Amino acid sequence: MILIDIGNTRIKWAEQQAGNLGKMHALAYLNANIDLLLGAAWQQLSKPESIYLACVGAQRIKQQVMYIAYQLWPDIIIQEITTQKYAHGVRNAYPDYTRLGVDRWLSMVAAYHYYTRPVCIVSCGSALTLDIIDELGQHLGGMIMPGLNLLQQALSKGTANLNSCSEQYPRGLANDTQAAIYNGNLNAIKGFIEQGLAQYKNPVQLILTGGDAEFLADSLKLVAIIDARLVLKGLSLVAKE
Ligand SMILES: Nc1ncnc2c1ncn2[C@@H]1O[C@H](COP(=O)(O)OP(=O)(O)O)[C@@H](O)[C@H]1O
Ligand SMILES: CC(C)(COP(=O)(O)O)[C@@H](O)C(=O)NCCC(=O)O
Repeated sequence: MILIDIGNTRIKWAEQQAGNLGKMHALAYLNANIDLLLGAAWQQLSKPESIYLACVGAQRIKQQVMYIAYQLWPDIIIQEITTQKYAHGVRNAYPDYTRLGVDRWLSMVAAYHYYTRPVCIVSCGSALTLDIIDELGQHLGGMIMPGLNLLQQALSKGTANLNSCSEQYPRGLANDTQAAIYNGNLNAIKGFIEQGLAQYKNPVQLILTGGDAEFLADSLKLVAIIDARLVLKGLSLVAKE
């Protein structure tokens, strides 16, 4: 089986054999030749009996990914997983549960299943999302802000004199523009996480996932579990139903 998570920046996938989820692979697709790169990567895989896919990216990217799979394995069964109201002990807080991103939903299902509860999941991807689930599996809701990369791009797009900042700088008050942007963005993210955690009365287990999880955990000195495969783990649980 292949499990696929299509985000707004990267396509992530892993093979699952005999119930064991393998290593996660990722393709940053925004300026990439998806057909060539994904086709080449998947050619190395043995033919899967099925594919489970979750997508918060554009529909055309999903179609492209499915097309590549059908070209390699014409009779493959591809099952798209969408957000549920309830699964594996977790109850979605959104009144219209379909509106919650499926990546957030699958991360919650996996976090509640594998880690100590209550649990707070912060996904550090294109967007930064934060969700809290209590001891009983009730999703209390969440928050969304631009991810690190989008925060950096926003200033350069909306101002005449600021460029996006790609380097790392010492933390604290800065005396040059790049370091000031860097510190502003990191502090915004720190406040987002602290304020999110403060919404819950008791201590919660913090879990970080997504492409910037390790960098943010290090830079913000967060006491957290980092699990890059959280969405894929949730996909695996839901696929087994
Ligand atoms: N090799 C990489 N290519 C692109 N982005 C990366 C890479 N490594 C880390 N990142 C960071 O990870 C973010 C994407 O994380 P990811 O969790 O895959 O997001 P999404 O689920 O939105 O596609 C990017 O915005 C970027 O800041
Ligand atoms: C918030 C998101 C854009 C995050 O996507 P990502 O950063 O993983 O690409 C995605 O989960 C989404 O489109 N959610 C729908 C809105 C919601 O969850 O409320």
